[in-house]
Amino acid sequence: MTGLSEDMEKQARLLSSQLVLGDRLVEVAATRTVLAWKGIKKDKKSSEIISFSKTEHVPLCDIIAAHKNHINAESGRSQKNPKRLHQMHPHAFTVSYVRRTRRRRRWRCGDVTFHCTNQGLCEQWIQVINEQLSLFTNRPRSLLVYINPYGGKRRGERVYEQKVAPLLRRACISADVIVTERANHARDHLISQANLNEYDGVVCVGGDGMFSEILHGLIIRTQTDHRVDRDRPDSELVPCSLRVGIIPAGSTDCICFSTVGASDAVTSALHIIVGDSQPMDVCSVHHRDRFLRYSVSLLGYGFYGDVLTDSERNRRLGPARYDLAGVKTFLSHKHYEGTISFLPAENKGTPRDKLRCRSGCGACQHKSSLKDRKQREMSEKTNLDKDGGHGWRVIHGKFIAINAASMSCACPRSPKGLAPSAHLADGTADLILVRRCSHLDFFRHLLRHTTKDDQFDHSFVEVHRVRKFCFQPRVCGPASADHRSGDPVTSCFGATRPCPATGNQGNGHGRWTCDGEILPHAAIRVSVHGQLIRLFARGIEEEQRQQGGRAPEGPCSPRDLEPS
Ligand SMILES: CCCCCCCCCCCCC/C=C/[C@@H](O)[C@H](CO)NC(=O)CCCCCCCCCCCCCCC
Ligand SMILES: Nc1ncnc2c1ncn2[C@@H]1O[C@H](COP(=O)(O)OP(=O)(O)OP(=O)(O)O)[C@@H](O)[C@H]1O
Ligand SMILES: [Ca+2]
Repeated sequence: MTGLSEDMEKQARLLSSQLVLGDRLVEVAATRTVLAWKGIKKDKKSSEIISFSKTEHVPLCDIIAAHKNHINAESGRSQKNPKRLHQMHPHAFTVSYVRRTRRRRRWRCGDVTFHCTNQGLCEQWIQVINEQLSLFTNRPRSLLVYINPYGGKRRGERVYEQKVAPLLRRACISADVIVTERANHARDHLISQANLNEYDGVVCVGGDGMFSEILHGLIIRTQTDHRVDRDRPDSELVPCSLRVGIIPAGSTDCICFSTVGASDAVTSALHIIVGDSQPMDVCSVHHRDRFLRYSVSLLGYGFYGDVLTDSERNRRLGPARYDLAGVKTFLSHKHYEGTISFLPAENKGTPRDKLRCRSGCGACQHKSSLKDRKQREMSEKTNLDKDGGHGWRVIHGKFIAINAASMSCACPRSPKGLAPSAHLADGTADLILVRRCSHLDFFRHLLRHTTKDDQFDHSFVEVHRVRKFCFQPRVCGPASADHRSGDPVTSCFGATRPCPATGNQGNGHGRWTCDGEILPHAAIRVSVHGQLIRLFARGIEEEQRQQGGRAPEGPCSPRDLEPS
């Protein structure tokens, strides 16, 4: 034996044989975890087979599929493959695998083709590899795909057909595709029509707004199936069983970027194919005893609420609408008065610590059990703190922006995000309060979203890690009796007085944007539901660095035959 590698020698080989790769004779071996090969040749003097190159390998979990090649005797011959070698190895199979590129966290499909002496051996290789892949029960076999043809730059359908569908076919994953015909088509279909038992996952081709439709469809369907009352703010929500894949084709694509580390259709498709799973927190938003919406990215009052409201008027501008609205809103420099009450998350780190949420994040590993959650609620009720509010803290003030992010909200506009240390699945959100400040100071704060500087390091910014919060805009006239009582829950959701001028509470105040949708009420109550949904993603991977500071090309740099 030529000794492929020490590790491989320790594992039982499922199959090994001498094959041809390009112009080299290689010894190839498959175990339950890896496919490896090494160049070999015959020693002229002793006629023994000796190895002459380093072992290359692909972990089986990175393999997409193995397929037979249909070789035309003349044209199929590789130029590098000498005639004699080729004649002796006329059958071939190709192994497609995930290749990490040097461009930040982007994945591509790499192909490596082996030539065999006979058809039986070729088929045996294909069978062994595909049999092992079928043991990966985390991989989806059947998907329900929704495409928003109008998201972002209106490229959703093209992106799916050209970049995603061929990869799914190669991985033998079936897909039922629905191109949406109106807003909320996907949500309504998931709630009342889709036969979800037929699928292993749902794929959304579009932006954050489209993802929000899928999120609402799945959560509402799951709660209805389990008879959970969504209108009760304290209802324990049932996690959704189907995972969601996001093929980015929107304007911000913040959810894809924050969970995959790139905004790239091929990378997302490959995360779906290998069956990644990333749990994610979801915030439920209520007004009094009425459910409003769910949020996974940005709940923003004041600045971002105004940006979104203004940007909706210019939808036809595509992604540029946010920049235009951003500049206009910045120049208007408004602030809003209100009371924010929140329940701090204990022992969960802080929004300013340096612990970033990355693949396999320790802070997101622990999902609190029902017992833990009940105990916590009991202690919330018994522990009175200095604010006298059952563990709640109350802050009254004038704010330019109030932002709550249950994940970092990293996106190409702001690579570290609005809340750089927020975690995807720790059951908390980072609450960012930007108090009234000068135009220049607010500009400095915004600018730091695009640099490495700490955007929270300003006297007018404060941040808290929270499990729940509520907001009450300042109502017309003096503060209500409930407000003055200091009981945050009553003051947020009890008898707040309608504005006598408009008769309508919330009018004339700032607005909340909830993952890009404008909420109809300013007084809201928000709870974080830990790990309510799972994505086909693995969180942002730490950049692998080799000597010289470059990321490795692939699992093992095998010959890559597909252009990226
Ligand atoms: C000076 C440069 C400042 C750049 C500041 C960039 C901060 C970007 C933070 C982005 C956070 C995105 C969170 C994602 C939320 C999504 O669920 C939602 C739905 O798609 N998208 C937005 O809300 C879309 C939100 C898009 C917001 C764009 C805001 C642009 C602000 C521009 C301010 C310019 C000031 C210029 C002064 C001359
Ligand atoms: N066929 C359709 N016609 C009109 N609107 C649709 C259709 N399908 C989906 N939508 C709506 O389009 C809105 C925007 O879509 P999407 O999120 O895909 O793109 P975007 O707004 O450009 O990107 P982002 O949300 O990342 O900023 C969503 O809120 C969705 O409800
Ligand atoms: Ca979180």
